[in-house]
Amino acid sequence: MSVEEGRAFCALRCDSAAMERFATFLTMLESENERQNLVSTASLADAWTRHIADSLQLLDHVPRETSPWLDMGTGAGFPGLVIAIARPELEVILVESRKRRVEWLEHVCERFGLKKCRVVGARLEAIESIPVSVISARAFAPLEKLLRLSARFSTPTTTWLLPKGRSAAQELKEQSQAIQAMFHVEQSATDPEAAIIIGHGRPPET
Ligand SMILES: C[S@@+](CC[C@H](N)C(=O)[O-])C[C@H]1O[C@@H](n2cnc3c(N)ncnc32)[C@H](O)[C@@H]1O
Repeated sequence: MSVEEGRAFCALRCDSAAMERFATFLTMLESENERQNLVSTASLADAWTRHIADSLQLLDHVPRETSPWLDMGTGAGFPGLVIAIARPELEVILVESRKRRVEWLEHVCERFGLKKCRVVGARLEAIESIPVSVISARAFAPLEKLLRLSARFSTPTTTWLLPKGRSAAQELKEQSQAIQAMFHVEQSATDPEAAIIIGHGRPPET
């Protein structure tokens, strides 16, 4: 996807006000990336596709008003902060353990007045269980560990959206039959070499 194609992909999924917020966000990200290592420098040139569109595509997999949305290990903001910027009306919870990243996430939420986006600066293991409608995580942990840490936040109707790169199918294949029945793998719309593990419900044995 070219930069223009990436931007067009995003424009199909959010309104013009959100597109303006994303343009500002990318300027802020570039500048903050000089102070702390948020994303690889190489990915900045292609950030509309690699970060914004890659995150926004998750919206295609849930009904429009679905929330609360829990994003684990949000880092610089992907995918959870992007979802909150695109849809400020959704309740989004970002969990991130590194202090400077937490400060960055809080700063962006404040800059755009994202009142329904809550940044939780803690390890996921340490936070109280709350039932959520969507659980997302990109580059957070191998699938087995991810499910072990986060199953307690899920309900029988929770949607799981787990962008996984090339390892998606293999990681899922290594899980129990019950987990394999609950999840499936879909091709990423933004990266031909990546995929998303998608599921519904609460994993067994939790
Ligand atoms: C590889 S980065 C990915 C960041 C972002 N999701 C992305 O795709 O660009 C993983 C992030 O998860 C955070 N993290 C790792 N373990 C965590 C935990 N147990 N609880 C909360 N955050 C954690 C790290 O601090 C880091 O920012």
